[in-house]
Amino acid sequence: MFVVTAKEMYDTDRYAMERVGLEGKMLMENAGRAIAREMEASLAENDNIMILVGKGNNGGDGFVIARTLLERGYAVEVLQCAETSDIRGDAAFHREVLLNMGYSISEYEGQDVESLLQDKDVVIDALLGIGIKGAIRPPYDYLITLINQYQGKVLSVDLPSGIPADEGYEVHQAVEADQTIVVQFPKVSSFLQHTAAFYGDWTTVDIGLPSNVIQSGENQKKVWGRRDVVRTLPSRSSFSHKGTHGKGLVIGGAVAMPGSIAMTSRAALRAGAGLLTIATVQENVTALAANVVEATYHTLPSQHGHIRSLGELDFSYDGIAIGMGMGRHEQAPTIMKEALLQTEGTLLIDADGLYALKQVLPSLSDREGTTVLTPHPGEMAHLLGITVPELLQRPFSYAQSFATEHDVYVVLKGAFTLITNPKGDQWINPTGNAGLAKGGTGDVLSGILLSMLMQPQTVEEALCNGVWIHGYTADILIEQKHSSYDLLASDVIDGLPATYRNIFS
Ligand SMILES: NC(=O)C1=CN([C@@H]2O[C@H](COP(=O)(O)OP(=O)(O)OC[C@H]3O[C@@H](n4cnc5c(N)ncnc54)[C@H](OP(=O)(O)O)[C@@H]3O)[C@@H](O)[C@H]2O)[C@@H](O)CC1
Ligand SMILES: Nc1ncnc2c1ncn2[C@@H]1O[C@H](COP(=O)(O)OP(=O)(O)O)[C@@H](O)[C@H]1O
Ligand SMILES: [K+]
Repeated sequence: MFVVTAKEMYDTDRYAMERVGLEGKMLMENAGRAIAREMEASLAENDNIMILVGKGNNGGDGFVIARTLLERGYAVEVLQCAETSDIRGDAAFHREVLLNMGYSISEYEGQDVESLLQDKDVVIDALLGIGIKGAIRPPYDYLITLINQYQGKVLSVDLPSGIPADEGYEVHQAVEADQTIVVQFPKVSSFLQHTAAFYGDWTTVDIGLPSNVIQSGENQKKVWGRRDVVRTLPSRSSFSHKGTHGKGLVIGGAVAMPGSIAMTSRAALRAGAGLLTIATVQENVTALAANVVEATYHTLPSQHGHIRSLGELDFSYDGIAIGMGMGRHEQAPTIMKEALLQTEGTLLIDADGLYALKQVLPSLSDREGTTVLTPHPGEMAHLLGITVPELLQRPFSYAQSFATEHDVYVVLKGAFTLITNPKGDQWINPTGNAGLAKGGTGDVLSGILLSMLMQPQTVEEALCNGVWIHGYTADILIEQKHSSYDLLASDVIDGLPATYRNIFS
């Protein structure tokens, strides 16, 4: 499923009208009817419905929705919140159709809307869509305040009014919808931390727009779904052997942090790695060996309880993950530089490794092999030299510019983890829940990703599948066994068998 900006949506609209021959009136008819049909699932037969219609095409959709619901027998009052003379084009056309069918439209002229809403069960918000610009002006500011005070159900058309489609905007005022029915493609703002909640539950409706424009655009943004996982996750050959399933190396840990590489390693093995070696400080090996019995060990020279150097480590592995629990000490950048320059295969850098990387960033350009970075927002902001709030305003752009500039894959973790390839294409992961907001879940993700990177799939597929599996496992655990309070990172490792059985069943 494509995810779009306002510009991509308008370009698609223009292409559909000018090149394909689908008229704007027809698209608006499709949108309004499809949205009305979708809304019916949330409506009761006797609901009193108020639809608030704005001056643009979002309002135009509103006129079609009103007509469709009225024809199906619902009690709908239409409040037009703009001067009739300001309503133009397709919206004006559908306003006329509504009137020609014998229905009436009330105009907002400063009347007491709060009282009008009192006997309503549902408010449909068709005030503003993707055309919003700047701070909300009257009367929409007042109407949005009233909608947010209203106790009944609020259903928004395309976007909750006041929320822009794109990233990079501060939101001062917007409708807090219970549900949003999105026209054709989800918009970027439905995945941003500061705007996602305004949408409530959202679903998309197909209005017949072509995807050519988006497909031929420079960069694409897509949601990675279950169907993609089932399509791309490699099944195993009966004649495979442990070497076929990847020989991986995990470098990290310190005396004070033995748990993280234990979790990364156990997760990698559970996720399917054929062979796994752990390279860590000598002090930790005995304890780790009791925990991860399937792995082999390589002891690294240590100093003050952390890795001093990579010593004589052999780098001939299919995949290497470095950084988990490594600590932020003064040898770390030298170790990272050595890993960047000596390893030829796929290198995944996580956690403390990302802090070390920041100090040797230019070495990335001397690397031959594939590099994957898995930062959480704090680590990504540090790499970029910006603040976390700045990053979260524009995660898509920042991840994209970093990935393309440094020729790396970036897995920017969060409620909607964003995967970006070195060309700048992006995938959004929809799985996962707040139970994962707990120490160690990132280490588990690194292990799953290391394993995925060693299986026969593209790097993009490996990363998207790994992130999806990690989140989906947490979702199943929350649904069936745990809660978002008690879930532990190690539960996610133990939950992997059920996920695999489910995917391959
Ligand atoms: N493929 C498609 O794209 C399809 C799109 N469709 C639908 O069309 C919607 C997009 O329609 P749109 O372009 O008319 O924009 P929309 O948001 O309804 O209104 C903009 C108006 O609002 C005003 N306004 C702006 N900012 C404001 C502010 N801060 N405070 C107050 N007012 C503000 C601004 O007024 P002005 O600045 O001109 O005075 C402008 O006139 C889209 O979301 C979807 O629902 C479907 O029907 C079919 C296919
Ligand atoms: N609210 C949330 N919803 C979904 N996933 C989440 C949420 N919070 C955290 N996660 C996921 O949990 C993991 C946390 O990783 P990270 O912050 O590196 O943890 P740690 O460093 O403790 O191992 C990431 O995969 C992230 O996407
Ligand atoms: K709206």
